[in-house]
Amino acid sequence: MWEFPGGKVEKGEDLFTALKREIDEELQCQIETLDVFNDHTHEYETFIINLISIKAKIVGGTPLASEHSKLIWLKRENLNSLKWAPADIPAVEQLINEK
Ligand SMILES: Nc1nc2c([nH]c(=O)n2[C@H]2C[C@H](O)[C@@H](COP(=O)(O)OP(=O)(O)OP(=O)(O)O)O2)c(=O)[nH]1
Repeated sequence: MWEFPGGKVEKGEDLFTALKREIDEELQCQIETLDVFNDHTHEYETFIINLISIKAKIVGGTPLASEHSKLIWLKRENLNSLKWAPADIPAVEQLINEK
């Protein structure tokens, strides 16, 4: 199952600060955040997630899989070739369809 890099927003953070921190922690690189492109709430059996998806660009370093088993870059037309976490499907569809 594949997910976008990210994580939970902590107290006192805004969305963009949280994403920069998570990317720094998980991928050991630095990003500039762009726009929110999808906002979707998904009910899993045991919890509900509000997945807010943000575009970003790398401004320092190279992504390193320190906490994930694998990282891949995909062209948007190939995003459908992966099995995504259910909460991510609207964001994936949005990326595939917007260009
Ligand atoms: N990061 C991320 N989490 C996702 C996605 N889709 C999805 O269902 N999730 C779920 C998995 C986790 O239950 C939750 C996010 O947890 P996380 O482990 O990434 O967050 P975190 O780094 O703040 O974790 P922690 O400190 O609580 O361990 O959301 C996604 O695309 N990215």
